Formats: sequence, C-alpha cells, structure tokens
Amino acid sequence: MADNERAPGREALTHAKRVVVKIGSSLLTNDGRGLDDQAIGGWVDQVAALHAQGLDVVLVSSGAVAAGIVRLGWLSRPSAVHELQAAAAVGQNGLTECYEGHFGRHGLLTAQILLTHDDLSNRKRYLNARSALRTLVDLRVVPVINENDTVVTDEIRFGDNDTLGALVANLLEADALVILTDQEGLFDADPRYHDDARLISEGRADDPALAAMAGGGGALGRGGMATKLRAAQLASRSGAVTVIAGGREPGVLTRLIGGARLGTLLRPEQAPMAARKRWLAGQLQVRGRLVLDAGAVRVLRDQGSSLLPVGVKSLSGDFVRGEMVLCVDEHGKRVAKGLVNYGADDAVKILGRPSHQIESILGYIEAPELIHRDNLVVL
Ligand SMILES: Nc1ncnc2c1ncn2[C@@H]1O[C@H](COP(=O)(O)OP(=O)(O)O)[C@@H](O)[C@H]1O
Ligand SMILES: N[C@@H](CCC(=O)OP(=O)(O)O)C(=O)O
Repeated sequence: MADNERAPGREALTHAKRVVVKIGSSLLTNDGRGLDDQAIGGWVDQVAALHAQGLDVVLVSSGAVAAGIVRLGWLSRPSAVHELQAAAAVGQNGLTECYEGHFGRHGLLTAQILLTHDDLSNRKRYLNARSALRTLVDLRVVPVINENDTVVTDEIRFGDNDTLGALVANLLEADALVILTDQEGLFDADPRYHDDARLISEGRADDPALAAMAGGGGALGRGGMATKLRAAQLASRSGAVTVIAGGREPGVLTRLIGGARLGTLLRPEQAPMAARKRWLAGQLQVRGRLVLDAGAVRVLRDQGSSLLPVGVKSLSGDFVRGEMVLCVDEHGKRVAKGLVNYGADDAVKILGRPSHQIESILGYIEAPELIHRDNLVVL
C-alpha cells in the first residue's frame, strides 16, 4: 500500500494481529446470478497476502442460500423454511468448493465451520467451538464460517451474518471485525434512497445517533446497516474495532490493514468485558422479562450488584432456573440480561420480598439473588 494512504486514527487496524472478515450476500452472488467466482478469488488473494504478513484471518461468508437458489434453477427466493434449508445445503457446497479452490492457489488450507445460535448459547458447545476455532487458527488454517442454515428455523437463527461475525470476533478475541458489503460504508442515510447521503468515516460503535441512520438490507442481504451497527457494538465488547467497507473497492482488505481511510471505522469506547459476560451479552434469545424498580436499576448500573427479588416489580414469560431473562425498567427500557436462579413459577412468589423470606415462602432457598452478578450483564 502507498504510504500516503496511511491515515491517522487507523492504528487499530495497522496494529491488528487477528482479524475476522465478513463478506455479505449482497457481494457474493453476482446480483443473484450465482457465486461471483472472480470477486471471491480477489478477496481470497487479499486474505492470503495478510496471512503471509503473519495475521490470523478468519472468514465469515454468507451466500449459501443465494447460491443454492441459482444452482437449483429457482427464479426467486422461496419463503418456505424447508426450501430455504434445501437451498442452503446445495449452495454451501458451492461456497466451500469456491473458497477451497482459491485458497489452494496460495497453498492455504481452509476449514468449513457451520454454526447455529444454539452452538453459541450452550456454554459447553460454545467453549468447544472456541477451542476448535483457536486450534485451526494456530494451525494457520483459514476457517470459513457460515450459519448452519439447513438445521435452523426462524426462531433460533442469527439470520444475518453480521451478528455471527461479531460473535466470532468475540470468540477469538480478534482485534478487528471487517464487514464487507455493497456500499462503501455507513452513510448518514440509506444511499439507495438518498443521492446526497454522505459517508461516515468514523464513529463510536455504541453511538445511538449512528444507529438511527442505519436502515434495512437490500434484495440479497438480510440485515442492512442496522445489523452491522449492532454487530459493531457486540464486537466492541471484546475490544474489537469494526470497519464497514465496500467489498468491490480494489484491494480493500490489504489497504484497510495498511491504514487507508476507507469505509466506516467504529471504535469500542468501553473497556473489554470478561469472556463470560461477553457470552451472556451475545445471547439473542430470552425466555422472560423482569420489570425492575428504580432502585434496582440504579444498583445494577452503578454498582454492578446482583439482582435481588426485592427490586423486581413484575415478571412475564415461562422460564426455568438457569435460563436467560431480560431486565427492563418501569418504562420498558432494556437494563440488563442474566441467568435466573429461580423458575418463573417460584420467582413470581418472591417478587418484592427481602431475600431472608425466600425459604419460608418457597420451602427452600437456591440463592439470595434472583440473578447473581456473575451471571448478569448490564446493557
Ligand atoms: N445508512 C446506510 N448507509 C449505507 N447503507 C445502508 C444504510 N441504511 C441501509 N443501507 C443498506 O444496507 C445494505 C447493505 O446491507 P445488506 O443488504 O444486508 O448486505 P450484506 O449482505 O452485505 O450484509 C445496502 O445495500 C444499503 O442499501
Ligand atoms: N447464512 C446465509 C446468509 C445470511 C445473509 O445473507 O446475511 P448477510 O450477508 O449479513 O446479509 C447464507 O449463507 O445464505
């Protein structure tokens, strides 16, 4: 890369050692005409160049469903789940073959990893996935990850691969998450509808003003900019910087890592969370909802305290001990998420009560807290 491209403020990328690169459906499938082999070859060449510089690069690649639809000769995206699952199974083969062939030109091995939300929400499977991925990276293999679309249904899917990319960045404690898409980055309005939209070059991952500018996805992609910003927030929890950039920009990956001012850089502002808290924060499914009083909201936010039953006003949902619930304030604003010590049937009996009364009310005591602070993450 030319030295004059090295822009100030991009050190998080020039110093990166481990990078997760997510390539979106919007880019991979040649505007719906099947996998864009040439474009994939171009990104693989860049990943290989970064790999040769000593960086660990992990790919999160979409495109299975779109590629499968074309391979099967279907004219449009089906809406039936079983047809989408079938398309993903056919298309994933093509995707793997394509990456393997291109990385093979560089003498690099790839590994296909298909993950579901369940794999990352079950703590044991999460730890297994983490150690397998870390081992592959240590072996200098390039993992190519996608959601296991063939076995997921709507309620349990990530849906977009931006979220998956962020969780992989957390899992590997990557320094950077690079999200390649069909736009140059995040604009102050959706450029599909606003000709005068301007590119945001930098911002904070958790800036609500940016989230307000981010709209939904195009015909091929799933999440649009909204899921990319949420992914940046998730990635920031392990200290990773996120860049959203245009995948068709020549040399985009090598230039970004060289420090070029391309795309939108989203910086993490908070100190990285401990791995267990990150795992909690990454859980997408909640089984119930607790409404907290103002005092409980304050001590959770300001003092990092556990949640006691006395601070909970009401609950909804059908959860059992150990499941994830969302805590909201009296106006419904999200405050925290955590794993409950009591199932809904028992929890409802101890709401608003001091913990020393739990045993006399329930006939047993599991713990004085409804959610212990180790199992709680403030949002
Ligand atoms: N503020 C915005 N800036 C840029 N793109 C936006 C914005 N809001 C919505 N979008 C849309 O997000 C799309 C990219 O997301 P998506 O279609 O999900 O692609 P991918 O498959 O790469 O994830 C763009 O084509 C763009 O139209
Ligand atoms: N897992 C899906 C991709 C989902 C998807 O399109 O996500 P995204 O690239 O974030 O818009 C597939 O391979 O078809």
